[in-house]
Amino acid sequence: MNRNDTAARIAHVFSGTFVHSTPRAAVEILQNCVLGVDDEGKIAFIENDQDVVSLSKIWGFVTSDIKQLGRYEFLMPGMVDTHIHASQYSYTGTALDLPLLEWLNTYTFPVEAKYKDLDFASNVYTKVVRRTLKNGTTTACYFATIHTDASLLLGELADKFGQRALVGKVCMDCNSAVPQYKESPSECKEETNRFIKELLKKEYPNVKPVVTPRFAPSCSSSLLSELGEIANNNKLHIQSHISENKEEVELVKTLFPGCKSYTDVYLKHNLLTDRTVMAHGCHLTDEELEIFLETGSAISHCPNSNISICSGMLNVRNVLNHKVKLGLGTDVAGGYSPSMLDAMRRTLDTSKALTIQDPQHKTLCFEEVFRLATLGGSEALSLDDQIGNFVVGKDFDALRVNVCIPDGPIDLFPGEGPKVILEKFLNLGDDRNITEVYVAGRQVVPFPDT
Ligand SMILES: Nc1nc2[nH]cnc2c(=O)[nH]1
Ligand SMILES: [Zn+2]
Repeated sequence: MNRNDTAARIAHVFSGTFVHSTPRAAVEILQNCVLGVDDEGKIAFIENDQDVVSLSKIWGFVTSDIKQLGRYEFLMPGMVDTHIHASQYSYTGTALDLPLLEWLNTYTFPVEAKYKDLDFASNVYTKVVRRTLKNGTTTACYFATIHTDASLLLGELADKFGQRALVGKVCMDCNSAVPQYKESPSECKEETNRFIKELLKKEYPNVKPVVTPRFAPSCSSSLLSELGEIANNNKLHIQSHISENKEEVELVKTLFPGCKSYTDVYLKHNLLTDRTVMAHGCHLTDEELEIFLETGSAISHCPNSNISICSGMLNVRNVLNHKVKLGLGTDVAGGYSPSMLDAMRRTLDTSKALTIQDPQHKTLCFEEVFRLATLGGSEALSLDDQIGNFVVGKDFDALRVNVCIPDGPIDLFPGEGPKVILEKFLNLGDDRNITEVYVAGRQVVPFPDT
């Protein structure tokens, strides 16, 4: 409860129940607590509310400014979507009748080609940022398209609406099915460098570039090497896809015959670092998971997409047993829901399906899935020193949840305590229950214009 003289001033104080994860506890419920946020958006203190008077003197706030949470309200950390294609948002909820490689050629590439048109891009990107923020995604790791200017616009919109984001201009120099949707290798390198330079020049506090080779089948070996070098020279994040479906894994074997596995392709091109997040990984072997552990690379589990386009079922328990970092992703539009609440539910469904197949499988519980959507996501993006839970010094990325809103989706009954209330929210709640969203201390939902 110390405050040094140079400390920032207090911008918000909340009092009530706080729910978050720690490395030791999948769910920790802190009741009768007060949490202070300084004017730099960082958590200044989190203490028992009995100490509120002395806290107010130490930190110089007035107790009448405290935001008191109601009996059926709590604050939780913002959710981290570790894999979402902003550019596919326009057809979310449709086009789920083909397996991955045909799905890409038939639906995805023709739509992504449209982002040359900045008006089209502006409309879709505005909608996806607003929709995900409203649903509690405080951090999103986005794929855009091959178009640099539209990708920069996505960064601008995330900053404008106040979402924390990693934004990737997609890189691909191979596309025989839809040849108009690719770049030449030199264009790809030049445009990636321009994208990184221009996005960093904007100095958005919470929006950064991520180097984004689409996936091995879309990239030549020389492009993959080039991108590995760019990312490592600039200490940037890297994102891609890996071992999503079996046909793709076979294709990669034929395209990269000198590599031992799909993971080896990325390893050999210096794309596996402790700032790498690879989506899916349904068909990775234990040997490949060991490479993930050694390199510090993470997996984004995208269960809605894995089922919707019949890719496979990732055994999350096995990944966690291998101590590989793992977060959850919506993978819009392979996944049909932009909501991280859905990603949590689908994670539980897949885990239960694995238990049906093998009763020895240790099913995930809702507490573990809550951790994956918050702290796990922050670890997967190597942002856990900054976000993921309520720890003094971290940025205040948080959701105010009210499970008891009029005409809402949740009914409560006598005797239900905070753990049951959390479980009901995770299984039954929706954006109506997320009444306020904060990113780095700034209230971003409700939107200023509504
Ligand atoms: N789900 C999914 N997998 C991919 N693999 C390469 N590109 C994509 C994509 O856009 N979506
Ligand atoms: Zn994807």
